[in-house]
Amino acid sequence: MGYTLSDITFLIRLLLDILVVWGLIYSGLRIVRNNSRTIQLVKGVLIIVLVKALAVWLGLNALNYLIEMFLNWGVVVILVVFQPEIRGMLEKVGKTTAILTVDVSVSQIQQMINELVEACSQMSKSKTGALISIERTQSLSDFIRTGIVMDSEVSTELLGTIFQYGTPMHDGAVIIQGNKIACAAAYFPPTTKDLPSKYGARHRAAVGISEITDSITIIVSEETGNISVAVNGQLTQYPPEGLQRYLTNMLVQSSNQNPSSILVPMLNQAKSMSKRAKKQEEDINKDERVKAIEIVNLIEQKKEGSQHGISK
Ligand SMILES: Nc1ncnc2c1ncn2[C@@H]1O[C@H](COP(=O)(O)OP(=O)(O)OP(=O)(O)O)[C@@H](O)[C@H]1O
Repeated sequence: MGYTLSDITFLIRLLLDILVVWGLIYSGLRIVRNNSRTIQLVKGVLIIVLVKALAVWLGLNALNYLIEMFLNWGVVVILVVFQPEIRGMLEKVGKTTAILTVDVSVSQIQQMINELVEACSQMSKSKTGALISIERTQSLSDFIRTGIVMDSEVSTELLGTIFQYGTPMHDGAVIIQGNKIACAAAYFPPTTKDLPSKYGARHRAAVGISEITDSITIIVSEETGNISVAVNGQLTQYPPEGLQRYLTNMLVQSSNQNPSSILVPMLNQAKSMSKRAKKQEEDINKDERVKAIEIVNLIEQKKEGSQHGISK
């Protein structure tokens, strides 16, 4: 019983179809899960669909007509309101194998990390508040435009000067692209999650930007001097050595593993999305030198009140 060429072609097409759809659903769910705005949107859509089904079932024609009108215009409203999320999603396609949007050498990234960690360590000791976001595969250009545009190599002294209390640029966030400070005093859309009361506007802004982009955002608390990192809507507190290791794992090692390519087929896209996220997580968990002091599980926080998980 042999298979013909058309059977094999059909099978390949079927597999490809399933993979692509799976990739789309997977990335859609990740975006929804990591962003409180999209969670609200999905809840809203589900309620409307439910009401529409009820209206059809009960024969409420006027209500049904109204919902249909709302759904038609709703698409336009969603496109406008969720423009940053949609843009981020589209930018992700074809860019997942590159770890940074900017072309910089490994030694330049390592040097940037050293300067950045030293700056955070000094600001932590002096309790100088800071908010620093590192661009990865998704562009932060929209946020750079909200701040004071710069183009200076990352240095401990420059970061210390920017965040010095009372200086004109200390308010807002610094954005790093490659090994350069692209801007200071940038504004990030704050998260709408219920963070514990000890976290204020700076931490809200950090979690907010991490929900809509794949950036790594470092916060130095003015109140406690603690250093935290916001990634994927999650806050983790690190000592300076842990931060150094974490950034090296995320930016240097990943860029060695994933040489950038110009054309990324859809198949790679689907494969790399799950593998890369898992691998990075595993690498970091395996690495004893990355010792997070505290992982703040913000989703559970919302459900269970003011508890948070401690990682050892
Ligand atoms: N949306 C935002 N985008 C960028 N920066 C912001 C934003 N909101 C607040 N900030 C920065 O955070 C500072 C205020 O931080 P606030 O004390 O409220 O936060 P916090 O999370 O409690 O941090 P800390 O532990 O340092 O006190 C502002 O002066 C400003 O520099």
